[in-house]
Order: sequence, then C-alpha cells, then structure tokens
Amino acid sequence: MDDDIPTLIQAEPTLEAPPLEQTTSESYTVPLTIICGFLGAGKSTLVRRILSERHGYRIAVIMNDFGDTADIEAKTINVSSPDDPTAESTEEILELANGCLCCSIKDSGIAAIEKLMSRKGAFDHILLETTGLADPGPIASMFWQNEEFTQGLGRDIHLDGVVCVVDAVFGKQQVEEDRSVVEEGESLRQIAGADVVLVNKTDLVSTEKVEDLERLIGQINPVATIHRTVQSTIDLKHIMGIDAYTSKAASLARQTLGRNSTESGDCHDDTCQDEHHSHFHHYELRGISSLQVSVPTLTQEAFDHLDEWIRTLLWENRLPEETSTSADKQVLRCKGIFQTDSGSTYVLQGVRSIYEISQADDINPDIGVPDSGKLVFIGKGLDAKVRSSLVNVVGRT
Ligand SMILES: Nc1nc2c(ncn2[C@@H]2O[C@H](COP(=O)(O)OP(=O)(O)OP(=O)(O)O)[C@@H](O)[C@H]2O)c(=O)[nH]1
Repeated sequence: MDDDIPTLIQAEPTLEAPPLEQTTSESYTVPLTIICGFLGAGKSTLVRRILSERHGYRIAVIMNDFGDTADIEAKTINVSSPDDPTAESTEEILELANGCLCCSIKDSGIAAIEKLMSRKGAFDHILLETTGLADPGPIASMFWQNEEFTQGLGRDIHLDGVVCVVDAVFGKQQVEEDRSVVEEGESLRQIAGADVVLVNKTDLVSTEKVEDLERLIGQINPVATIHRTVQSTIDLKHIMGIDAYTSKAASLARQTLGRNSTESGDCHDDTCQDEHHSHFHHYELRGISSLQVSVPTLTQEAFDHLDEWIRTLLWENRLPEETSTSADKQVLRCKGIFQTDSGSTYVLQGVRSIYEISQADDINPDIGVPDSGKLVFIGKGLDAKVRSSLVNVVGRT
C-alpha cells in the first residue's frame, strides 16, 4: 500500500450542526469513538448513514475496507499523493459529499490514523469501526492512557467513547450462545466495554423483547447508556462528544451511575437483604459479571486504600489480602464517582489494567452533590469475596 497521502479538498459542513467540543488552542485533540457490535447488528448501516446523511458534522470514519461505502457517492476520490502525483492509486481516503472522510484500515489501524491526522482540520471527529468479532477493550486501551500512544498520535487524538451496536432480534441469543472464545464470548466483552449501546432493529421485535434485552445489557454493563434504534438512526450527539474517559464526564458518570441505582433498586445499603435490590442479583454469564458498591464520603486514608485495592486487582489480578494472582480475576471496565471528606469529587475510569482516578472539574451545581458515591466493576471472577473486600475498603471511613 502506498504510504503517501492523497490530496483532499476541504469541504464545509452542509448543515449547521451543534459544535462538537473544540477549542482553538494548540492542545486541542480530535475525539475518537470506537464502534463495535455484533455480526450483522447494524454497524455498517450506522456508518453508511453517517457517511451519506446531511448531518453537518465533519467526521472521519475509519473502516475495515471501502466495500461498505460502494453505494455512497464520493465527492472526490483522491488517489494520488500531493508530493508524487504519479504514485499508484490507493484509495486510502475518500471525501464524501456531506463533508465526511472515509479512510481504509486494511493494513494497520495506526497507519491509517496517522495518514488521517495529517488532514487534521478537515474533520472534527474520528469514528473507528471495528470488525464484528472485535473486543473493544484492547483497542480502547491503545487510545487511552497508553504512554507510547500519548507521546505520538495521542498528542492529536483522545478517546471519546465506545459504542456497541446490538441486534434486537438475535442479541440475547448471541450473548448466550457466543462461544467464539472458550468461556467468554466476544459479544459479552463488547457490551462490557461499551459506554453507549444501540439496541438496533427494534422494528422487528416486540417491546417486551427489547426490554428483556435491555435488562440483560444492563446486567452485564450497568454504566452504559442504552438507546433503541431502527436502521441505526440516532442523533449523533448521543454517540459523539460524550467524553466518557475524562473527569469532565463527572455529570455523565453521575447520570449513568445514578440512573442505574434508581432503576435497579439499589438501596445503597450493602448489608441489605432485599432480593429486589440489584446488588444481590449477582448476574454472571461465562464468568463475566458486574459488581456495584456504594461509597460513603472517603477519608484520605480510605482513598489511599481504595487506590491500592484497585491497583492490585487491575494490575495483579488479586485482592490485596490474597498472595497469589488468578487469571480468573480480570477487570474489563470500571467506572465510579465518589467524594472525599476534603470536599472533592473524584471520577474513576478504567479499561482493563489501565485506570485513572481524577478530580472532577465540571461539577454542575444544578445537579447537586450525590448523597453517595458508587463504584462499578465489570469483568471476570468478581464474586462475593471481591465484593466484601471492596466494601471493607470503602467502609474504612
Ligand atoms: N429491519 C431492520 N433491518 C436492519 C436494521 N438495521 C440494519 N438492518 C439490516 O440488517 C442487515 C445487517 O446490517 P449491517 O449494517 O450490514 O450490519 P453489520 O453489523 O455491519 O454487519 P457485519 O459487518 O457483517 O458484522 C442489513 O441487511 C441491514 O439492512 C433495522 O433497524 N431494522
């Protein structure tokens, strides 16, 4: 494949779209959204819509190949390099009629993104479509808090969120029957790693079936926002600019974590025996489950213990009180919001072994201070022992 970058003609947005978060400062980085989803769930439909609709956003879409865009009219197909116009045609980047760019990722994702970034300014947001079988975790951690990445491409890009498209017709069956990997299905990992889940093809099933699937998704991933879609039609503000990996997401974190606690009946009492309350519904599928614990205001000492607890579990696959590591314990995603007695609010974000606890800097006074914090861990082997260990740590106030 030719390494040169084709010339692009800069296009203005066709419609006035709400501005995506952007500043003119040098430190501005382009948000990147990862789109994953079950086979046949509607990922290409979503991408095709984004590439052809007059939504007014300038989005660069990176996809596995251009096959899916064959029926989309490209405004310009740039096949030669500005430095070497005789260079062989590669069709690496297409500019589409609505101002979006489409970039192939046939060989290496990073190479495609590097090429794309030389066009920074021609687009405001990157969508990266993964194959139907991809687990988004390793891809997300490549773009988030990865030192090598941060020193290179990461200067220009930040991870905005992970969107998973789920088939409303076969979603439940796919989750329950997926045995592409022994013991742990990829579809489970896709839901576990998502910040937003689109339950697509809701035109084909009853409301009861959609609700049933949403319950299942909520049990696997209690912190993801779920939207119902037909033909993957969604207001793009729900999947872009969600800023799911920064402390700016405090309001969002509070919404999703708070929402879950109301909907699932979590009473914030870890000793509660009420079987209707979510923390006693230990839902587990092929070892993957979620663990939710409410957190009182923490002292600095308890904060330090919590940090150590998270570090030990994520990095060493064990609890601090255990001596041996266990491959059966693995955190795929964690999220949380809590306060300390110094009056600060902190947001926890984690993807696999990488995590960050950052001070929330956008507390919206209208939302108010939560009466209780919350931590959510999604992964393997998060059983009652792990739960009581965590409760013990955050209880040391
Ligand atoms: N009835 C109905 N059909 C849909 C909907 N969304 C997508 N489809 C159809 O479902 C089929 C699969 O959609 P795609 O968008 O290709 O799915 P995909 O996730 O990209 O598939 P893979 O790339 O093979 O994993 C296509 O025939 C779509 O037209 C929907 O909301 N309702």
